[in-house]
Amino acid sequence: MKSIVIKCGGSVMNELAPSFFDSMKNLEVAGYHLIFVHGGGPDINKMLELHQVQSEFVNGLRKTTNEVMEIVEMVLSGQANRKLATKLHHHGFKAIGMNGSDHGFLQADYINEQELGLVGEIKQVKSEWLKVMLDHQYLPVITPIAMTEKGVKLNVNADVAAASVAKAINAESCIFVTDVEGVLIDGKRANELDTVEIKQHIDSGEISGGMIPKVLSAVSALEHGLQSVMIVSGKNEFYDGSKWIGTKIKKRTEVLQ
Ligand SMILES: Nc1ncnc2c1ncn2[C@@H]1O[C@H](COP(=O)(O)OP(=O)(O)O)[C@@H](O)[C@H]1O
Ligand SMILES: CC(=O)N[C@@H](CCC(=O)OP(=O)(O)O)C(=O)O
Repeated sequence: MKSIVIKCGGSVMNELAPSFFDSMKNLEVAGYHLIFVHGGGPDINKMLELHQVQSEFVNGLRKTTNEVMEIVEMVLSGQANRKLATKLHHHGFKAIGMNGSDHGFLQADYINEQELGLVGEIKQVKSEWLKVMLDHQYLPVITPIAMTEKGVKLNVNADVAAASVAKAINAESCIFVTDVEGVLIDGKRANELDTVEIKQHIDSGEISGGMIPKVLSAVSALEHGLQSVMIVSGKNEFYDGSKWIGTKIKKRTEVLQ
């Protein structure tokens, strides 16, 4: 089964273009099963502000107290997942929303409870559910909330969750959909970057903020056997049936002298 995991960032979820959905149809025509993992960072920020709850980011991850977690879950499961599943349905996809925490589908451990609170890294994905859905041509739309062995719900960065799902189901590719046309270097889209160049651009500060978890998740997915990873815009077409538009992240193969 050829499958692709598509991570849709909160930055662009509310402004996905019709040509974005056409690209998804092109992927289905090319024989791919699609799985969505979504974010919702900007909407979480707005809701936290509305409720006057403070939160801060540590290395790109939201420090998550119990109070913050209630709002994270309300926004991700209650709004973002619903909005995206409905939008996909309107565009003709058989989208089914799923919470990562349901039946321990995404199993996680704390990254550092002291420093980050209820923030997880995924240890295991119960992928048999996904396979059943994909066999019946459904399109799963997954919320990045995971559960510990003891049943505690944890907030997971959506880029990291998407890469974990892609690795677990041996997807061919993982596509990060965001609000820019790819990774910008000197203000212009790089069509290709390898894993070594990625690390250099992070060190130089050219790649920063929300792009860091994306490219690091891309590198990790490639190191775990994915064939390709793309970073594309949700505001445009990203696949016309033969050619991709965005930044392709690839493994460095040759040894530098
Ligand atoms: N080199 C870069 N190229 C493109 N975007 C970058 C780069 N460095 C930092 N960014 C920032 O990363 C953002 C995308 O990450 P983020 O806001 O977390 O989006 P999402 O919600 O889609 O995950 C871009 O809008 C941009 O501001
Ligand atoms: C731990 C952590 O940082 N979780 C993220 C989950 C949502 C997310 O990743 O959304 P985007 O993809 O839109 O950034 C958060 O609370 O914002």
